[in-house]
Amino acid sequence: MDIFFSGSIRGGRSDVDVYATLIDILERHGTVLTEHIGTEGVEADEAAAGLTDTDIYEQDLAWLQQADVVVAEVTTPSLGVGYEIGRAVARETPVLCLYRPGAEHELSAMIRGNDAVEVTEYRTPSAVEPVLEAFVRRHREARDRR
Ligand SMILES: O=c1[nH]c(=O)n([C@H]2C[C@H](O)[C@@H](COP(=O)(O)O)O2)cc1CO
Repeated sequence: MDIFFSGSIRGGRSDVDVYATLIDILERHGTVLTEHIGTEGVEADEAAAGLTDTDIYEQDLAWLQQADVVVAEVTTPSLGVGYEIGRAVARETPVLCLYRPGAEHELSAMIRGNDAVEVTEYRTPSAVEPVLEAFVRRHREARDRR
């Protein structure tokens, strides 16, 4: 299963360690196309590789098209994450959003109020592993039946 992991970059990097742990967990259940989101120096790495914002946008859209499922960590609000979720919903790609309650920002109604998006509240990455595993397995089985 190809998994598009989505997490804040320019929206703020305070959850980067959480993203890295979630990506490690997801790698046990499929292929994460966007491992770079859990890397501390992602923007410096992209700049060193000579990537423009257009390159980044086009690469991300290509990965989104390839993805069987999207897992988005939405505790830190991010324009890019919201955009990726909207594009995934439009393509009917299954989306699971992970949100830690008690955060500075309440989760957007555009996410929590959207029936096409699953939202799971959690406290620690290890506590949410069974949810991630079940989400990927359910959609793998659905894909294999098609
Ligand atoms: O440098 C980047 N690389 C990259 O892959 N993205 C994508 C992946 C993330 O899921 C999302 C983050 O958006 P934002 O930067 O608006 O927080 O956008 C976003 C940026 C910067 O906007």
